[in-house]
Amino acid sequence: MAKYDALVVVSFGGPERPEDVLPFLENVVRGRGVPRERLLEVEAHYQGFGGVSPINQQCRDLVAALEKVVDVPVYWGNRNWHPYLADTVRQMAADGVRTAAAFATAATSSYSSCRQYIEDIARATAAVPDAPRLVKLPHFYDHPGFVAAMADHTWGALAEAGEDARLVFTAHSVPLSMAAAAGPRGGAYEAELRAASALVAAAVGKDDFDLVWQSRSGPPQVPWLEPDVCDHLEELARQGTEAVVLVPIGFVSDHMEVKYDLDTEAAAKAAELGLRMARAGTAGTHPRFVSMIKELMAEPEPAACPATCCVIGSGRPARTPATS
Ligand SMILES: CC1=C(CCC(=O)O)c2cc3nc(cc4[nH]c(cc5[nH]c(cc1n2)c(C)c5CCC(=O)O)c(CCC(=O)O)c4C)C(CCC(=O)O)=C3C
Ligand SMILES: [Fe+2]
Repeated sequence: MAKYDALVVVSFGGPERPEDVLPFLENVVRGRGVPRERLLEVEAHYQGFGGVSPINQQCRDLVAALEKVVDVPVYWGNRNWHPYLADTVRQMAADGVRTAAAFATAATSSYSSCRQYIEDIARATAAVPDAPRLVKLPHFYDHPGFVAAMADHTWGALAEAGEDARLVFTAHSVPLSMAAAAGPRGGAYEAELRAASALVAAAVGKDDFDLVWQSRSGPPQVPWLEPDVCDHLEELARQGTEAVVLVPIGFVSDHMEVKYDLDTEAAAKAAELGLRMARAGTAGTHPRFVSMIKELMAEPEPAACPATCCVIGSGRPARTPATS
């Protein structure tokens, strides 16, 4: 059994004041070729919520829930906004932490959801003298705890939209070059999300479901995973579907990509199309999700990812985008 003397939640981060929104967004897209117009559009989404991203409070809630079940101190640090991971690691060093489990709030392989967190951890520990060793816990897209939490919330949404509602799983779109890179267990982003979706669908007694994409960013000439959730709702309406349940399988809390892109944008699209729609909650602080983290800490220490996994460009040639 692995021995950790602390747990640290490593997350994306988000602004909590209107004046922090643009600097946060600039951190997110630094060097990634996202057009300025896209950035300003996304800034407006955040300002529409008072300049406050829900993600930080959700991390605080997760930390509080974890403190009740694990028997070591629980810390929290982010990639893109305060509290930055390097500051957290500095505090951990000052507190005498030597080896900590690092739980990144993303379930799958891909540069954004895995490799970039590995880089965050490496950078933060390199920046701090006598930094503790951080051991990143494994991906959990198919873990029974994650699946049970998502299935529970999917039941809730089916009760709202009607048992006959079509299950539409969503995840963050990524460039095809990013989607192609294989993760530590050989699978890639889309395959892992499809596996997770199938497990959740089976848990609620459905064998048919869709997996579509949301929150596309980047320059228009670069191909990303398609179809977009709003286009897919149009297609479903055209085919006569009356009700849908959206299940944000690619996220672990109801943060801005969920609150805006699904609850605001996709909900407006569904209303326009006359589709009955309910959105399933994310894992958040569901007790099975929280206990999953404790279970992952009790497993033997996971091997570090090979240097090539989840690296953009390391995968097979990207498939051509679906045309519809
Ligand atoms: C796979 C994936 C996840 C899931 C895994 C994980 O959770 O890590 C995720 C999560 C999130 N993405 C988030 C926010 C943003 N993502 C952006 C941009 C991008 N995301 C990408 C991918 C992902 N993103 C990519 C390939 C880009 C293009 C730039 C680049 O190549 O890196 C941008 C820039 C503006 C824009 O949207 O264009 C923002 C603001 C928030 C915080 C929400 C909040 O504040 O509540 C969260 C949790
Ligand atoms: Fe993102």
